Amino acid sequence: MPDARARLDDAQVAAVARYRAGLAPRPDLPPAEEYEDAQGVLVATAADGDLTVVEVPRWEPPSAVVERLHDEGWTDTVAWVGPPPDDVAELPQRLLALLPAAGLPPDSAALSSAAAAWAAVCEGGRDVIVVPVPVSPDAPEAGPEELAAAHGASLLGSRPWSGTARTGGTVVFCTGLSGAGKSTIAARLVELLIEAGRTVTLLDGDEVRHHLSAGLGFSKADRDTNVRRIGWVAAQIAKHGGIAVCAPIAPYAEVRADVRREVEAQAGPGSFVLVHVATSLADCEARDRKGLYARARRGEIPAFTGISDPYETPSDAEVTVETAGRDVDECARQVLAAVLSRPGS
Ligand SMILES: Nc1ncnc2c1ncn2[C@@H]1O[C@H](COP(=O)(O)OS(=O)(=O)O)[C@@H](OP(=O)(O)O)[C@H]1O
Ligand SMILES: Nc1ncnc2c1ncn2[C@@H]1O[C@H](COP(=O)(O)OP(=O)(O)O)[C@@H](O)[C@H]1O
Repeated sequence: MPDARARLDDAQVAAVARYRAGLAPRPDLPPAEEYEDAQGVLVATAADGDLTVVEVPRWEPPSAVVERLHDEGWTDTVAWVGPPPDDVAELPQRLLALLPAAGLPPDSAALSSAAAAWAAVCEGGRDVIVVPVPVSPDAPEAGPEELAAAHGASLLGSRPWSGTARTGGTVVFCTGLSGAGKSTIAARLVELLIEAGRTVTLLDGDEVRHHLSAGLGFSKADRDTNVRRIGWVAAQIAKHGGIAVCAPIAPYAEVRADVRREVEAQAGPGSFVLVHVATSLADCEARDRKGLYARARRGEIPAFTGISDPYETPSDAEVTVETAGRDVDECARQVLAAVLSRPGS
């Protein structure tokens, strides 16, 4: 028996919207009788092999766009696909701008910067209607001609677009064992970044657990939730051009990779900097500033990272910081140099 109701992710919802627009064949969806989007809105129903589209809230149907243009008195509409060309002088007075946005979150920084570029074109006295359309910017499922035709317009031109833009924001994600020096290096790094005139938010492991992740423990599931929450908040900060410095243990490679993906989706390629604070277990244990290792060795703290719980050493760190025999300032400056030297930072 198929599930009565299945939840579609953004990519699947975009595929349904393409199907409704006549831009793509019926998408392959998991077997179900009803499909909803991430907000629980009924998007489509399936019966006897037929898919009936009910409503796709995010994506305005081309027929509605055509109606809107008609109501506004537009005739012989011309369309441009993608962000505006460098030379806008040749653009007509009225223009429909279609922005391929499947796979981009509705508040994507890349999308808003493309829309802002079109708004600047309007300031020159032009009338431009911008419509996000459900095809992927980097590998469009339908060509510009087809998109324009679906919206009742003829194609004037198009500009290829990856749909990712560096917002200037960065997530510096420090990972390492308890006592490795993550908090200490992160705190000094924040001071140095502020001196360099940057806006910084510190999401320290210990502090996050008192607020954002209050109530979570140290099972794998709870650690994963904690780290994903930190990553989500950090991605929102970077999306708007800020720097987020994070310092959880983050012991699992898969979750760190998910956070990297989330951040780069929001703030553009290269916006995630993984810093492995690579102090050895022996050195962390010798420091044992909070007495936790001694307690863990006595069996008083179950599932303690490095002792009775795993730490997966990163193989994808942008920066590896050795702390043995080095002072904090030197380590923080090593990270600072790596962050500020990244293109687009
Ligand atoms: N079982 C166990 N394992 C590891 N650490 C433990 C544990 N129980 C409590 N603590 C204290 O919690 C701090 C680590 O929390 P994090 O949020 O950074 O961990 S994680 O990323 O969710 O794995 C860690 O702080 P730091 O020393 O600053 O890393 C410890 O003080
Ligand atoms: N080069 C270094 N970088 C960071 N911390 C260092 C360094 N050398 C010694 N330490 C000491 O190691 C300890 C690290 O603790 P902390 O920053 O709380 O670690 P974590 O946040 O990784 O648990 C501090 O007492 C700090 O003074």
